[in-house]
Amino acid sequence: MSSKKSNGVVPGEEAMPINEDDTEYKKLYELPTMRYSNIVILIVTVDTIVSIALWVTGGNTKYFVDNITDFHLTESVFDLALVAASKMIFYVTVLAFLETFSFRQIDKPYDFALIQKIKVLHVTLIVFSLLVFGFTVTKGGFVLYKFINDSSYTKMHAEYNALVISAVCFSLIEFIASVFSFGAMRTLKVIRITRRFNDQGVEIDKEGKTILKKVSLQRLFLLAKPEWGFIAGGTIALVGSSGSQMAAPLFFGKVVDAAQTDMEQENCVTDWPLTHSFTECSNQQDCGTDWPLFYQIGNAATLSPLLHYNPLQGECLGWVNISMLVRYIFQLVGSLGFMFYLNAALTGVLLAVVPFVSISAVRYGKFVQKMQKKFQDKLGDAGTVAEETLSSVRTVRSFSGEAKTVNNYGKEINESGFQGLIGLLAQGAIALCLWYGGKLVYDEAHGKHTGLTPGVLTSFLLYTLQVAMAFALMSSLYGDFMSALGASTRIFGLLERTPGIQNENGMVPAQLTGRVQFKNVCFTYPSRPESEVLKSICFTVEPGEMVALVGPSGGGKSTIVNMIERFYDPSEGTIYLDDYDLKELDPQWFRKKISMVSQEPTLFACSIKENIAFGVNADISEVEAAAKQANAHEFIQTFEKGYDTLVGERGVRLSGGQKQRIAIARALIMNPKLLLLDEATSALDAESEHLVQEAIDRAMKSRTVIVIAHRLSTVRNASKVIVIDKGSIAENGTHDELIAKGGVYKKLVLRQLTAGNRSEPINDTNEDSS
Ligand SMILES: Nc1ncnc2c1ncn2[C@@H]1O[C@H](COP(=O)(O)OP(=O)(O)OP(=O)(O)O)[C@@H](O)[C@H]1O
Repeated sequence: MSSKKSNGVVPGEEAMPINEDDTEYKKLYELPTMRYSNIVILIVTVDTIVSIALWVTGGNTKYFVDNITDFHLTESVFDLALVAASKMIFYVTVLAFLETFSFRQIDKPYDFALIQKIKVLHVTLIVFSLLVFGFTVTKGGFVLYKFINDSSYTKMHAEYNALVISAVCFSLIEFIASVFSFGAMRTLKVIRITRRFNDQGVEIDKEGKTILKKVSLQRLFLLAKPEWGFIAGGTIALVGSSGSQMAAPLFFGKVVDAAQTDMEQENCVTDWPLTHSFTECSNQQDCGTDWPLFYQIGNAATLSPLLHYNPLQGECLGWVNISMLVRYIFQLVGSLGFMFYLNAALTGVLLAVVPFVSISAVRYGKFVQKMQKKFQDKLGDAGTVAEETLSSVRTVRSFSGEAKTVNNYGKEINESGFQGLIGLLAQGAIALCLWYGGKLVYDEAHGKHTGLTPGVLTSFLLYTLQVAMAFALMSSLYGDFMSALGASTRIFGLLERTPGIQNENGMVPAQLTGRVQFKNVCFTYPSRPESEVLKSICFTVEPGEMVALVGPSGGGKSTIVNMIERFYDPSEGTIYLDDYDLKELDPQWFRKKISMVSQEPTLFACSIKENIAFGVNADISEVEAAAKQANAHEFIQTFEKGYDTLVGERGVRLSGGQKQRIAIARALIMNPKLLLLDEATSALDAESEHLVQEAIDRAMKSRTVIVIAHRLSTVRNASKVIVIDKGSIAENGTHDELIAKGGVYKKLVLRQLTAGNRSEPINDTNEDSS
């Protein structure tokens, strides 16, 4: 790993030396996807696709061939298609270099050779786009001139007209974009994202947390491998249903045309033209009757993976969303295809104005949003202003302030007017399409062959609507989709994490006596590496002994208990169970020999019986025996459903004392060699406390017990008391020995005795024992 990486880079720090290697550079920085060069490349790509589609779809073969062999500026558009294709290659190449050099220059502000290269690229970009714009405008001008003045001019038909219009629009946008390239490249410094790495070379965020690798779509789809059969079937049906749905506007258009013809020819309004034509064209298309069927199959098959829905994996919503996304993509692409098929010229014009409409829509949307907020803010002030103005009308008059007041008002109006102009542009773009469509229909009706009948225009407008709807719905689904991807990143991150402590494999000794030994155990929680929680802990618990851990809160008692369960491994030292290093034993095996009862036990949302028998396969008589030992049997009997009573989420339907007794029964049924106990400090009523205590006392018999003790009675009975303070063993001995010693332990006990309450916890939370 390079030293640069391991040091990490803080955004906004001094420029760092970067070597010439671009791959190294890319490891250190990245750029957001939505940025100048990508947006320009997207626009140029759309431009190229539209241009080539219009060129290819326009005219018959001869015309198409003549266009190349017999090139003429005002009659051929082959040049425009060629320019569009070369433009794409040019922009992709130049922008890639420009961005790389400008990116590198941020950290090399005095590299004059680099600056020179960047300047040349900027100038080339602007000159090239200006030349293209000049060329398209000139060509457009000539064509328009011919169109207006030469009545015999027929060579350039509708698709090619559309191509000229689209070429002028796009080249204007691209020219404007190229002028902004200087500014855009300067923003790279602000928008670049600095990547940071830790000492292991793993990428981290500002707070030092590991950044999870992005989940690829491929990986997400692989998750659904078991459902592939259904998905394939669903997709086929989906394509069928979307396809037939997409054919609908085509039929509607035909109905419109057929209705007109029939009515004109037969002069009959009440005849059956609509029904007839609809059936006829349905039959002609050969899929009309299949359409609803396909649609239903599609829906059914799309839903079929739901039958295999696995609630744990939460696939259901994801699949419905994906199927909708696929449907909308089909709808979008298919409708555009149909639109080109119906009238490529009109589609071309429509696509050419899309950038204008989008930009206007975004600006208009922002404007509306801003105005709405302003409106709300101003509404509050309005009353005051109105009142002030009216009541102060004399003051305004006396200072001749009318002009100023009106001027202020006028400024607002001007701003609105400017924004309105943008809105007008959007409306204008749509009007242009309608005008052009109408003109083509008119031409068709008056002998010129444009191929656009009223029916075709109807279909076309319906398709436009479908495209718009698919686009709008897709963008909202895209958000869901991305958040699903984001969520799966987290899930995959968790799945990828290999646990430091494997849950299986290891030694399985024939028997266990229950002896525990800590030898120089040191421990630091990985999430808090700066503070050592346990410092060289040494103690031994002999089989059958009851050892009490006491001490101030945060001293490390629970940590010790958790380490016996091997939830964590010591950073230094060894923990022995009998004579075996805990690390060598099979965790699944030794955890069955250890039972733990915590202060606030976790119960599962199932029946009492299932909770008690959680760790073993036990029959009801064994469950009852354990419950009796734990003083739980009686209260369970009082429930209507007895052992089948459901305890609710985390046992919410039981009282604190009842939960503890069930947890004790759950520990006892395992017949553990070693019992780990965290005595409850929570206040129980006297009766409950007595029952719990009795159960605990019974549970402690004939096994090794390590108890985090909070009660004097417990420590008195303990064979040994270990006082843990600030991660170390402060004192160690029997109750009497420690009292005699007069140290930390005595202080803890005295506090309790002076409080005059035997049941008060002896581990004071705020105690500073030092
Ligand atoms: N998962 C964890 N990650 C980081 N630090 C932890 C974690 N669990 C506990 N600690 C810290 O370790 C120290 C010892 O905590 P521990 O819970 O072992 O103390 P305790 O003596 O059992 O306290 P109490 O009597 O209040 O339960 C505390 O400073 C605590 O903040």
